[in-house]
Amino acid sequence: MDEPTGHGENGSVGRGESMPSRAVETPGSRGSIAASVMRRVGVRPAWVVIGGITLVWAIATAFTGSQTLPRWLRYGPLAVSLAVFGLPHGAVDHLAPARAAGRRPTAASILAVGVLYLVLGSAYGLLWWALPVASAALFVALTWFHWGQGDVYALDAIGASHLDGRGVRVGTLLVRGGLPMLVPLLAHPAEYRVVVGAWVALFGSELDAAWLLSPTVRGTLGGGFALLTVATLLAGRRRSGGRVWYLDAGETALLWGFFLLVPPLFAVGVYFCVWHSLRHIARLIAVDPTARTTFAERGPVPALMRVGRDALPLTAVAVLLLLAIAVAGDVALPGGVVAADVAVGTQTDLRAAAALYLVFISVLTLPHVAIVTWMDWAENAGLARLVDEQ
Ligand SMILES: CC1=C(/C=C/C(C)=C/C=C/C(C)=C/C=O)C(C)(C)CCC1
Ligand SMILES: [Fe+2]
Repeated sequence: MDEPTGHGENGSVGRGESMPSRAVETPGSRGSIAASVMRRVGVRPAWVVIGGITLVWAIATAFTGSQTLPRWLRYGPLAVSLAVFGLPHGAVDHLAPARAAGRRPTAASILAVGVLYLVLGSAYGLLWWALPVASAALFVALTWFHWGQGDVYALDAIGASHLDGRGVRVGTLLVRGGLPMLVPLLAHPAEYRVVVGAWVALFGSELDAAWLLSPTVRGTLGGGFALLTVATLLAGRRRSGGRVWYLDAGETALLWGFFLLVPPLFAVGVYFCVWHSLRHIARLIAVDPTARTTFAERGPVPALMRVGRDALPLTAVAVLLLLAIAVAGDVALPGGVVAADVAVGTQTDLRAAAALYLVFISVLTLPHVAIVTWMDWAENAGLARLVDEQ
């Protein structure tokens, strides 16, 4: 199908075009549709799911006193993310950068993304073999940045006016990324350690992170992060305490509660699907002229289907690649615990399977973050907006 380009469209925001630094908000423009997509696809469903789970969990634990989830439920969201929103949100990376710049993807632009994935992905894969513990730390740091970057983009898209200063913008990125990456450590250190330990165990290493789990270190980290949260929100309010500021403060409080209360593997899995990925998918709808028109004319579900169609081929390739690695890894990995044991389905084996999936995601995440950072630059969004202000 012939795809219209974003060029010349009302409110198109590609960097190469003569645009002011913010999208023009006329009815039906890319900016106003982007805001509506972000609210209906990125924000509302996330609130319903994360808010609902937090509430149900708080009530259930208060009544039963039990803090544990059945195993199938603990690993459930991660398994779902293989096909729904999670893995697919990155499987449009071959088309998204060109669209973010207001251009139609070409063979050359798709090839460039492929080469980037090959180079950065294999470099990170090798790093896991050479330095597993440092690679694990890098993965958490990278996700911290990337999930923070995604939330800053979403807040901008719905019209935030309190994120214009350098301190508030960088602070918001650090707070939003730290909620899923740091807060689980504060309340659930043992599970955190087991999850990260399983990543490095795939490469025959052991995680010696007792210091990180000590109450003093966690207390200091938690106190510091709580201070950063409050200081960033107050600084934002001083700039502009409009409706989006209230949404920002509400989301921050909700996520603090969610990650403090809900067991980490389940919580991070749910967040990955319905928070981070859906917000990125809302962005994908907004930058694709066809999906944008579909959304404006027929609503969110057909627009989601359009992105799903774009994501399908590379999601399938990624899942097949993961399966191939699992099967080969059973022979090659020092632990030797992956594929055959998954079939048996014991606790350790599910843990190893989840670890393999997360390490696989990490390898895809490095090029994915490069692409999204480039998209931020092309759309004059995220931290790139600060560079422009200099
Ligand atoms: C599961 C889990 C963790 C880390 C998950 C990570 C790092 C996921 C990254 C996913 C990405 C980057 C997806 C793509 O956007 C923690 C917090 C270490 C401990 C608690 C459970
Ligand atoms: Fe992402």
